[in-house]
Amino acid sequence: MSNYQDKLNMHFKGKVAVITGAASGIGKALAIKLAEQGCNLALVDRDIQGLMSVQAELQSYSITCVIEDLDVSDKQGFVDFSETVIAQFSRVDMLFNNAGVSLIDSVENQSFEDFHWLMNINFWGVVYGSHAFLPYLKKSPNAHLVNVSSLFGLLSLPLQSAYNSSKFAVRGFTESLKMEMAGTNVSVHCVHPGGIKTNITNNAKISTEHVPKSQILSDFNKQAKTTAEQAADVILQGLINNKRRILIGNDAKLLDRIVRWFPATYEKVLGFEKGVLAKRQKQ
Ligand SMILES: NC(=O)c1ccc[n+]([C@@H]2O[C@H](COP(=O)([O-])OP(=O)(O)OC[C@H]3O[C@@H](n4cnc5c(N)ncnc54)[C@H](O)[C@@H]3O)[C@@H](O)[C@H]2O)c1
Repeated sequence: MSNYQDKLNMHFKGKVAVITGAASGIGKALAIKLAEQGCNLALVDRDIQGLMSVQAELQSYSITCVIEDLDVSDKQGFVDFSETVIAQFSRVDMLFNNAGVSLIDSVENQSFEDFHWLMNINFWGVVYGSHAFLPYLKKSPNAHLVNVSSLFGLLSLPLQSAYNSSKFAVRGFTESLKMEMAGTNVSVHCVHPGGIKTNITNNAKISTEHVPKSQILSDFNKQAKTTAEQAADVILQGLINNKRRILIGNDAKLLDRIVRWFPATYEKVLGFEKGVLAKRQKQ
């Protein structure tokens, strides 16, 4: 076994991890990687069919895996679920607040209903999960609380105002919590994936007002270079190496630098200075 494999195994074997949004994409890949290391799992999604198929895939591992049909925007549901997890495992060592959705629309066009829907899942879901599980994480000798923000928690793009707002909010919440937990047994990590090949854009609410859905999907498929499995590897490596800010993919690393070099003018560097909607109106 390689040194890295030894480290992975030592870090995760026999632990208990809660993962939200585990029926697909990054959450599912995390579940499989952790099961490979002998980590017990409590998986959450609102897609119960998808969760059941992940649970079936994990049957060959010598671990316990429980699943729960939970919408992360349900505050009381999260509290009840934390009690279920404790009743089942008597401990929790890791929480991955990973569930998320996407909405692509302009500020002027998008409804408040859609904006609230997205914030309730992407932001409040992270807050509710953190609150419900923190008391138990504090009892683990070596706990990790992992919140998935985005590259879009570092920079904004047009037609992403709701998603940007939610992911900047997750980053703000997580960085503050990280400082509150400093010196305790709970390590807090903020994850910023770049484009990852998952179902996120397929499942997105996309307004066809400005850009055809087919173009958005084909742009995403061209730009998303990292697989969900690679993303899960980077996250777990980040936990082992105690990285509090985990960037995934060369796109996230490069754009993070561009934003830090040109904080006030990065839209020029990225070619958005003339306004996407104004340009389209002229076409
Ligand atoms: N794929 C990317 O390019 C990318 C980039 C940056 C950040 N992210 C973030 O990564 C996280 C995982 O997304 P993914 O790319 O794996 O997408 P995905 O669509 O493959 O997986 C997201 C999962 O979350 C679940 N989910 C959605 N709403 C839920 C709710 N209300 N309650 C419970 N579960 C719910 C979905 O059913 C799905 O299984 C998200 O927070 C997303 O914003 C993704």
